[in-house]
Amino acid sequence: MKFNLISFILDKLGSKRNKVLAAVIFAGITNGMVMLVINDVAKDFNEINFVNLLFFALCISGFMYARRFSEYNTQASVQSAISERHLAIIDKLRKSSLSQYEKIGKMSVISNLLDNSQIIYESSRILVHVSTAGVMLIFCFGYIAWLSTIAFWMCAVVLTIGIFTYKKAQRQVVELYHEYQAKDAEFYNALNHFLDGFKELKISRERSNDIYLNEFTANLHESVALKLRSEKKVVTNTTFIQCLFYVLMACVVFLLPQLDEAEPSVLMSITAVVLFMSGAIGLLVEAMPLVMKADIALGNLDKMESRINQAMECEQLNRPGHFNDFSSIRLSDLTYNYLDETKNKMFSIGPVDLTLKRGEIIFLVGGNGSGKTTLLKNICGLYSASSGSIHIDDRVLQNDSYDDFRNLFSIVLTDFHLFEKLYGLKNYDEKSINDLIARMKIEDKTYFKDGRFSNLDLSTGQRKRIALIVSLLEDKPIMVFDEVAADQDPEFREEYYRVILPELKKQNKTIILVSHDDRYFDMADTLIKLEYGKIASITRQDHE
Ligand SMILES: Nc1ncnc2c1ncn2[C@@H]1O[C@H](COP(=O)(O)OP(=O)(O)OP(=O)(O)O)[C@@H](O)[C@H]1O
Repeated sequence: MKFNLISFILDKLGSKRNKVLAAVIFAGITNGMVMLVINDVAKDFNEINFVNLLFFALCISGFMYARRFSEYNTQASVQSAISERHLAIIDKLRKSSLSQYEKIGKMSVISNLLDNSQIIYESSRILVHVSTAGVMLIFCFGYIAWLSTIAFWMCAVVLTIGIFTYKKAQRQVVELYHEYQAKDAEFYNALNHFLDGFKELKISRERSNDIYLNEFTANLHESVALKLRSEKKVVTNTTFIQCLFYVLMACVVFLLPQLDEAEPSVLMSITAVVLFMSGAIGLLVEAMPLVMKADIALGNLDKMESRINQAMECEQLNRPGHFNDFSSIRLSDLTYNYLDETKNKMFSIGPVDLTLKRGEIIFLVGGNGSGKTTLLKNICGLYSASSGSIHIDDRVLQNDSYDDFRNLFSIVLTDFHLFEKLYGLKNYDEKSINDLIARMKIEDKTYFKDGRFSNLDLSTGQRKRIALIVSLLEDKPIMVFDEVAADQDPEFREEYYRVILPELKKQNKTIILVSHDDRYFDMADTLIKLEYGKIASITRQDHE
């Protein structure tokens, strides 16, 4: 087992590390000294020893202060480290490529960030207690060694056996815990489908029963069985340690008097010390599984972060100001492959050779699955090409300028998302947004006030109109619309194809859209037909 948690906490404590370590050691020693005082007082109960009383009070106060200091500072450092790590992961994620993000998956990010962080936070507090108890135990061993060498060796032998056996058994627990976590990931996956497909489940009792019985119930039974097996091992381990401790007690009480010729009062003191140690040993035994889980949680976070790092490597950031405008964008021999886990091609587009000019309307048409959306994602730099190149005027798009290139576009894809606020937009006035809402004929459904739309619980077609408004507000040189007219009534389709698109063209926008509305194909300056991922035809239509 790697002690990830300990090194994580020591690292995060930063400049406070030495003070916190000193406080933990101080708390452990003062805790042990309390036992010394009690032992001394136990020699004579007849009169109050005020020196001992004062010493006792000092030890307790010192212990409380040091423990509070170490616990608070550790918690504060770990909490802020976890928050920073969350921010760092989110920051890296937003800089990752879309294709890699799609592979990592939403639920994996959510479960990693929430579950693992909670375990780490909880365990860090326990670890401070455990460390204090550990110091106290060392102090007690020192005291036992001072009282009787034989007693010390007894403790050392019993403890060594305990540690080795415990560590060996713990390895099996870790393996089981990993299996349990894999099952848990399956559960999260099913939960993702359950939440996203709530309507589909609600409408079909068979589907709902199937997922409930064969995914959730079966999955949970298996994961509970794994957890119970791992808990059983943990309980066996902890019981073993407790037993070992009683063996030590038996050795001290029965064997030590036969081997050591020390005074009965000394033997009594040793017995008292061993009894005093039992609380700390109990704490250690209870805390070890939690610390193990925190070690695994930190490993999980590291794994996810390194996957995100790899995703970032595919996407080198960021040289702002590279592309502000363009006259033409040319795709040259561009291909893109969807690969499965074993790097086999699942679907490919290209090679594509295509020139898109400033101020033209381009229609991408073709059957379902012909690759229109995939080509769109390549055109606007959401996917980076598997081979070939994109030329912006006479410059070739390089890896480090994708971020800048994407900034030329505003997009409404079929799986678009509406944000509650107009993030990234500053200079807008509410009246012009409400005018656009009226123009889209949804003024009786929503309005824009105080930086947000009053209502986004709208029909699919209405939500698309809001997405279109946001896209217009972004005012980018290239606008990408993936089947925006689908789900719209004939009146709005007419407005979209015959009025809005020509207006945008007049503003010198380049519009690239996917359409199945052949009634309006005449509106395209360039009509590109895709078949099986390849361009089947390019038709230029003159509108002069
Ligand atoms: N993330 C993905 N991983 C693997 N294959 C994918 C992925 N997304 C799409 N595909 C596959 O790529 C092919 C093209 O999909 P795409 O969405 O580009 O087609 P489309 O022409 O836009 O279809 P539609 O008109 O139905 O929207 C499909 O066969 C699809 O199964």
